[in-house]
Amino acid sequence: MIPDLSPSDKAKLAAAKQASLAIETGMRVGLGTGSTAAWLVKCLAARVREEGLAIKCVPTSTQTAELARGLGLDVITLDQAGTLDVTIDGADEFDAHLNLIKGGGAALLQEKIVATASAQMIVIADSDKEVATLGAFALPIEVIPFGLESTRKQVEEMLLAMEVEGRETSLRMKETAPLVTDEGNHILDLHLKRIGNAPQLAMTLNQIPGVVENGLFIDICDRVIIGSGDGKVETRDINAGTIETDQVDFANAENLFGDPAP
Ligand SMILES: O=C(CO)[C@H](O)[C@H](O)COP(=O)(O)O
Repeated sequence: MIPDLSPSDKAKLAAAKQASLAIETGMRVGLGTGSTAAWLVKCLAARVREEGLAIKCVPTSTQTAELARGLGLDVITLDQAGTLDVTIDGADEFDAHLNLIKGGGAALLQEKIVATASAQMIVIADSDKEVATLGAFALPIEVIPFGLESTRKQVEEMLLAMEVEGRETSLRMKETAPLVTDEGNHILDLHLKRIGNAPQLAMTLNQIPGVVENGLFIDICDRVIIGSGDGKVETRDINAGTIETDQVDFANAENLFGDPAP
């Protein structure tokens, strides 16, 4: 029994636990950021403690690094790891092609660097994250502080020519100041409603000099694991073209308790 857990947290835990079972001793694993990824970190830490799983982990944010270290995971840098066997991360949206919007937790830059340095990327999510067309979730882009307003203007001008429905932008704030990412940059959220051509938008945004990276993950994710509150999980593999279902056992989940959200 796992009391005091919302259906949404159970769904995240189910996806995270299923993903954690794909990890074997000797692997170098990229750890995503966010509330779903935090469950993954807890599941991996439990396997390390209970089964002696020996892995090296590369976190995608200060937040995840602190959580992973605190739970006893062996944390190394991406440069120490070189390449990774797999990265497991959450997402804000995914579509039928497993293209993603990420960056709701402002960690999109490290997340994309780590995911693209991995042989495989697995996204863990609940079914609310699935969309027919990307764009209802505001698309985050990481921009350097220098010339911020000029960059913003260039982004807005560029959006006029793109296949999107909305064109508003907002600077993400933390309390009363612009949010500062782990790399010392800011986040502009693009309220696009519907992105017609996500690959083209991703490429075009990155041509603006002040834009460091955008939250569209195109052709990066290999597999999505969708969790439900009752422990059911569905795994979709875009390369194999397979869909598998399974049931996660929440037994012994008590030792994962604590604050799941970073
Ligand atoms: O991209 C991210 C952080 O930058 C997260 O993976 C995304 O925001 C999903 O977070 P959560 O699992 O809390 O819903």
